[in-house]
Amino acid sequence: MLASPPTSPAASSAPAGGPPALRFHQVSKTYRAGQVKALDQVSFDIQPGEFFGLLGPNGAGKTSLISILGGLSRASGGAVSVLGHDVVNDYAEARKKLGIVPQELVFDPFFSVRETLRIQSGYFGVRNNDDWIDELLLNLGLADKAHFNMRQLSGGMKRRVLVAQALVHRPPVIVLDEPTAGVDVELRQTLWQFIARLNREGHTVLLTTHYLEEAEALCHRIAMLKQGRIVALDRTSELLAGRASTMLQFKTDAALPMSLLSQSRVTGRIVQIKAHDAAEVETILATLREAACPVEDLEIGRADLEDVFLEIMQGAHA
Ligand SMILES: Nc1ncnc2c1ncn2[C@@H]1O[C@H](COP(=O)(O)OP(=O)(O)OP(=O)(O)O)[C@@H](O)[C@H]1O
Repeated sequence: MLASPPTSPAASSAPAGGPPALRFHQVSKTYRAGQVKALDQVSFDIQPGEFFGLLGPNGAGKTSLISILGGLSRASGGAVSVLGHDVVNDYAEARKKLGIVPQELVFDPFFSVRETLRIQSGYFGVRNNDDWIDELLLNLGLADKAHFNMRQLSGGMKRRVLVAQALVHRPPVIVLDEPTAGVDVELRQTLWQFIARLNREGHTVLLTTHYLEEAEALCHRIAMLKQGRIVALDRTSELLAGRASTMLQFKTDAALPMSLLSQSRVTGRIVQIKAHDAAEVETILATLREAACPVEDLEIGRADLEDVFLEIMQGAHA
C-alpha cells in the first residue's frame, strides 16, 4: 500500500495579469535525427500556486519535458518559460526561479550533506543560508545526517538531500520528477507534508509520478501524456467525475461473459468492472447471474485516478 499523502490545499490565486509559473508552448523534442518523437507540440500553462501533476506511462515524454525546462536539453521546437523567463534566451533568471528534483540520484561523493547544501547555495549566489539549510534538514528528516559524507547515506537519504538541494535557494517553482520512486513510506509522508506546506505558502509545484494515489491526493490539476502528446488535462476532480464513477470488484475462478470482457480489468482471480451508475451495476450483476459466473467478495466502490488513467491510456477518451 502507498503511504497516504496529505491532501493538498486549494491553489492560491494567481496574481492578476502576471505571467504563468510555467508555460509550455508547442514544445517538440526528437531524438536520433528525428527518428524518435518524444514530445509532439505540447502546450499548457501552470499558474502560480498550483500543485500540478504530469502523468504518463514509461516513455511518454515526462522527463524530456523536465529536461528542457531545466536547460539540460534543448527543445526541437516551441518555447518554455518560467514566470515569464524563457529557458533558453533568459536561462539564468529562469533557472533561479526553479528547483528541480531529478529522477536520478546524482551527488558529489566528496562532501558532507551540509557542505553539499552550502555549495548549492553558492551556485545560486545565496550567502549565510544556514538557517534555511537547517530548516530543510529538519523537515526532510536529515538533521542528524548533516555531517555525514554523501557516500555514507542510503539511497532514500540521498534522495532527501536531492530534495533539499533543489530547495536551497527557495525557488518559487518546484519540479519533482518521480521523487518517491523506490522510497519508503516514512520519506513519502515527510516529503509530502513538507511540499504541501511549501505549496500552501505559495510555491508552485509540478510533479511527475507513477503513484497515482499521490497525484490524486495532491494535485489540483493533472495533465496526461501519451507518446509525447497531451491526451487529458483537467482539474483532478473533473477527471474523476467525468469518467466511470463506480467500480465493481470481485473474485472469481470462472470465465467472464464475453459482453463484460471489454470493460473489465482482470488481475489473477480479481476482476474490476467499471460502471457509470447504479442501473449499470444492476445490469452487470444480472449478466453475471445469467452466465452462472460465481462471484466472491463483491465490493462496490468509487473509481480512482488509476482507473481513469488506464481508461484514458487505453485510448477510450484520447
Ligand atoms: N537521449 C535519448 N536518446 C534517444 N531517445 C531518447 C532519449 N531520451 C529519451 N528518449 C526517448 O524519448 C521517449 C520519451 O522518454 P522520456 O524519458 O522523456 O519518458 P518518461 O515519460 O520520462 O518515461 P519514464 O516514466 O520511464 O521516466 C522515449 O521513447 C525514450 O526512449
